[in-house]
Amino acid sequence: MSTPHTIQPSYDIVFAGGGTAGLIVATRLATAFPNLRIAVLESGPGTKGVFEHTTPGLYITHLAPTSKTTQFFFSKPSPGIGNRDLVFPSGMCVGGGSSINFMLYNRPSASDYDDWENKYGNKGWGSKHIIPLLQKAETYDIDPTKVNHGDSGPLHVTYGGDFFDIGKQYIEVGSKFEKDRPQSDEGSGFTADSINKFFQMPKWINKDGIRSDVAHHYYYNLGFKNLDVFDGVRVNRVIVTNGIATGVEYLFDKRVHAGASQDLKVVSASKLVIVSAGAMGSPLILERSGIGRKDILNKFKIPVLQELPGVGENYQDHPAIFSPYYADPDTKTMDGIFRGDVEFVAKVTPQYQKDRTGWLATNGVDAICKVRPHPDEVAQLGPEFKNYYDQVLKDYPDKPLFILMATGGSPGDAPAEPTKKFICHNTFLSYAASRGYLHISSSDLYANPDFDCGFFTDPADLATARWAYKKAREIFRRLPIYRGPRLVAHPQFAPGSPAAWDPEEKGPVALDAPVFTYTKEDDDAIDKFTRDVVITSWHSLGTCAMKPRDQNGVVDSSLNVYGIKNLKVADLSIPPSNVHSNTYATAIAVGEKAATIIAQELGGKL
Ligand SMILES: Cc1cc2nc3c(=O)[nH]c(=O)nc-3n(C[C@H](O)[C@H](O)[C@H](O)COP(=O)(O)OP(=O)(O)OC[C@H]3O[C@@H](n4cnc5c(N)ncnc54)[C@H](O)[C@@H]3O)c2cc1C
Repeated sequence: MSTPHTIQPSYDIVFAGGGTAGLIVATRLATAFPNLRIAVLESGPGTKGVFEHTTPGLYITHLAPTSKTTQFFFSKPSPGIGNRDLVFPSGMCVGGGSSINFMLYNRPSASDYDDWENKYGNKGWGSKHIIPLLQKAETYDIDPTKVNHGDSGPLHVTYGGDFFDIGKQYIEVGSKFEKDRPQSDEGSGFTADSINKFFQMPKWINKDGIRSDVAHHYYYNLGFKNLDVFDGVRVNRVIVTNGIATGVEYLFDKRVHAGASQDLKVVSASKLVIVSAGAMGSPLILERSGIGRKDILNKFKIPVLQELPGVGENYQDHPAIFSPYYADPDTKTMDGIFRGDVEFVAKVTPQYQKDRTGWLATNGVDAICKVRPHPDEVAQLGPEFKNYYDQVLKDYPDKPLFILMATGGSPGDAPAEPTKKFICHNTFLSYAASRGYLHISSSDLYANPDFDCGFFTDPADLATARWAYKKAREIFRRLPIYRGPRLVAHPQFAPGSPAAWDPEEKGPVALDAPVFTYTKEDDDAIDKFTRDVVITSWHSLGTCAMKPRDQNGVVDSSLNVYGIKNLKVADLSIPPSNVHSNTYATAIAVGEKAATIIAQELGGKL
């Protein structure tokens, strides 16, 4: 049996998980406190210089079923997801999600973080505290002087190395077709000015066409003497002695180190254990440690060290719906890469090697609008939506209802019709009302959890998805490159219904062409389609929520697990409520904030 790493018996701080937030905390602390000895145990492989991680255009390769850099979780079948076993991929490598994600740069509303502070009592987590931390983390190469952006942080933001037709046309046509939704050069400014605007999508891609991930920009680029990051090391549980976390139990992950012993070993932490295994990993580690819902721990005969019924509850994501259309054959799209066409990749590689532009220097998602219904549109969403609107959106003008993005290419459809080009609208719900849960299902460390994503258990969410589909479809059929819908991947309207596609529609309609109208049956067809095709946005969060203990909170506002000393959680399991946007920015915010809190507790500062 091989022993992949020699891990010292004891460190000052031990991290369970070396993903986005965890690596930020570890590296910030290692820099500020050179005498602190830190170990990060990461279950996935290392990523240093690996072409598939650093090259933006290859992001889709991490979602291949054979991928070793992604962990695939499955939600159990339920009516809300068309009774399917739905897959939820999650980063599993040094750098976590930051090293495999789609690199879309999208930041939340100020009110999202203010909710954490004001509604859940987390002093220091409001937007006025968090925005400066996000500025510190980024260099906004697009225009570093822009308000609320950063000019010297480790992570870089550009528009990527290309701008496909789909992006240009979506911004142009969308802003003309939609009433009071103009073009803008800012969509992530945190304020209401970023809402209901069509804008070019920034990306976490450096000027030299390299992915801006945490692994290469916080860790691999700085030679640390006091920080050991061990790949392929999976944490089973936190060891708690007399109410104090004293270390963790781990084994070598067999998916990374095939043939390694599966015996459990222990590493001690003299000051702190930080669980940073992400929204899908952290609640499972806490439960295996005896921290969580009593009935679940009892079921697996795990001694209850701390009863915290919120562990694994409050699961949230942004349910996403992708709808493909055919594009003019001359359109530049990512389909060749999405299909895994080796010849196509070989053909486009020289351009990337030459000047870091083209297909490999982008992700193909080039335009976006964060849609919020105007007051005169609210009634269009129907009666199920009214309460939701009053509670979630009405008083927060900086909150959108959903995100409408446009992609050159369709990952799900390109393999099915290899001779075609696609454009695709991807919609995700910003604040889905539905909630899910995730708990241990077995004592097997590698087992899929008992996971229910909860999508579309609340009718307000279906109303949102329905309205979003109707809007997106009208914009797309007006784009000059549009060549008709890929019908099998759209709602199945009854022939002759007012919403049915004209089979002869193989090209764009006029800007002022009549819009579709919908019967109750048409709306039902959209709802069925929504349930049948919804997927994750890969934005899981909320499963160890930072809330008061009597509201099912798991950690306090200093990220301490209630009732246990020297144990914190720092990752996207801690948000008590959702943010409207893609979640990399918020994972960075959690990492930077956690580092600040811990540095203060250690008697220093960053
Ligand atoms: C496919 C995909 C595409 C995405 N696209 C975008 C995008 O375009 N833009 C955007 O803003 N956001 C995107 N995101 C979301 C964003 O990347 C994540 O929300 C963010 O990275 C989560 O950070 P985290 O620190 O909470 O967890 P992670 O970064 O997932 O880190 C958790 C780490 O813990 C490790 N771990 C888990 N269990 C254990 C264990 N038992 N022992 C040891 N280690 C463990 C995991 O392997 C992982 O590396 C995407 C995510 C994915 C998965």
